[in-house]
Amino acid sequence: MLDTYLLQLSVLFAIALTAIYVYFKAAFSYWQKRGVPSLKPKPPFGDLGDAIFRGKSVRQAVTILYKEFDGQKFGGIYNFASPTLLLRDPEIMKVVLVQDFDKFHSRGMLVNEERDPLQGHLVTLSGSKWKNLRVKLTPTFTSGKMKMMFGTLVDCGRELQLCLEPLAHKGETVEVKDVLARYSTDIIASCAFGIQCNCLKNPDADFRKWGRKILEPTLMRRLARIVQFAFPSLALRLRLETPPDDISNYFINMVKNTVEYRETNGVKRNDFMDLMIQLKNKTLEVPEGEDSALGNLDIDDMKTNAPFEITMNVIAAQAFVFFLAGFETSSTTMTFCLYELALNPDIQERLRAEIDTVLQKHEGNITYESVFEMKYLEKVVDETLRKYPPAIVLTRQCAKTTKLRGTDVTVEKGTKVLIPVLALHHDPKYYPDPERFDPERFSEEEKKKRPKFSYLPFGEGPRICIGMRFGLMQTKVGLISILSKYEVQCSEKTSVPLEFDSRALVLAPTGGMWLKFVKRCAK
Ligand code: HEM
Repeated sequence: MLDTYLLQLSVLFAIALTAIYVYFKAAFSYWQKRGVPSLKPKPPFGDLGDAIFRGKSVRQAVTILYKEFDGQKFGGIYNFASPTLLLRDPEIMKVVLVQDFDKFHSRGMLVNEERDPLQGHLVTLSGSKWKNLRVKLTPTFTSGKMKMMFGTLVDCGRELQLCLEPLAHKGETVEVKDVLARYSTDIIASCAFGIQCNCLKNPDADFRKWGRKILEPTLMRRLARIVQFAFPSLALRLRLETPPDDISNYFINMVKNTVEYRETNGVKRNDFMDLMIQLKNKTLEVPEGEDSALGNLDIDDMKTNAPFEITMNVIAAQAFVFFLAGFETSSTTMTFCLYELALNPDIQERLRAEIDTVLQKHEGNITYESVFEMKYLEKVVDETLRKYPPAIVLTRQCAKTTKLRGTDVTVEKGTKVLIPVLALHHDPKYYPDPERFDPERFSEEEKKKRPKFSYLPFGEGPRICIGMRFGLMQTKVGLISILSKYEVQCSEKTSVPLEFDSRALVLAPTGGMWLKFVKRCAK
């Protein structure tokens, strides 16, 4: 009796193993059948297993895989069993991001905005819902609006100088990433929500607490991101990417209170919230052709083509994503820039000399125009974003089966396409000696030598970062504020070389960034 039972069990086990083997063998032949170079995937993780077991994130895994396809224009990888196309050639990146955008307009993120209202924002949406919102939100970041918000940036820059003063005086080593996150949180809270949150003065202010909580790099978040990348439908069902209820309630209530207060008291501030209120009340008409990159865009997506109402929840979701996308990206850019300046005192000196000269011309004030006069600063920031792009991989999903221009490959609907920005920015083919921090790579002559799509810190095409100008401006004002008053130096606590935190959403140093500030003598 027992023998028969064991025999049956063994047969079942053998059948299950054979079925799994046959399934993965068939799945892993997908790219080979299409003539796309591939590697040696192993069940069940496909090509991601090695990196995941070595404690890397999915995005870091993609960076490693880029090197494996050296000499190829693209490679076919397996995200578990699911075929994913990894691009290496800037010309093909241009096809996906710009020329055939109508087939690659989605990031492949699944959300249920009815159930999780804060998730229905510009980063996650696709199709005509995304297009509709993007057209409406584009006027938030025009140069006219940027000029209006500039005063807030300068005020926050002054607070930043004051915040560093006692730390410099005591000669303390500072965890600079947190200080800079407080600076950019103050800016975004004021410009997007119209709220003075004073995080620089009070590190435990509400806004900063929530910012820390949402982006806290935990092991659970890392696992959630792996599931989200590999099995988006499962992640959606399990609500893995949904912000916890306390965060959702805080943001939704805050936006509701702000909107109601402004409407009741007739408050006008010419900021993001104002624009959203006008869109909600239909007192602002945004012509369809407002953004030339979007006006004629034909997205084949009838299902979501219904008129898109701007409700209180839609406002809250956009404010939430501006907050999320706005503070961490800019503060890590400033963080990495200060790190490189501490390691390269000659570059720091040259930059400071430029800042001093330009500010003198503007009577010691940081003005909107003065920032554009600082050409070396621009190169330093560009080089920082080359070496440390906060978003290390761009993702698109094919919405309609298409033959990829300039290749023989047909990309099927539903296939994910990855653009490994960090790896591209470190490819010696475009950036010789890529670990060297060299702002001169961004001189006009050097830029002309490279293909345009070999530099993608803000993405490209109609889905390029909507806050690019704003992010660059707050990064530059922060750096000018610091460098005009302080010298930045490494200390014994500074990690050289840096390690990157595999649990973080954007590129971030493990254990924070520890630097020393020395006050400059008054001239
Ligand atoms: C140095 C600062 C920043 C960097 C490096 C950065 C980078 C990026 C990147 C790489 C993307 C994806 C683009 C693509 O898929 O092609 C993106 C999208 C986005 N960013 Fe930024 N960003 C920065 C600052 C900001 C700021 C300040 C805001 C808002 C206030 C913002 C809001 C957004 C939004 C809403 C999207 C989604 C756009 C869409 O899908 O239409 N970002 N950003």
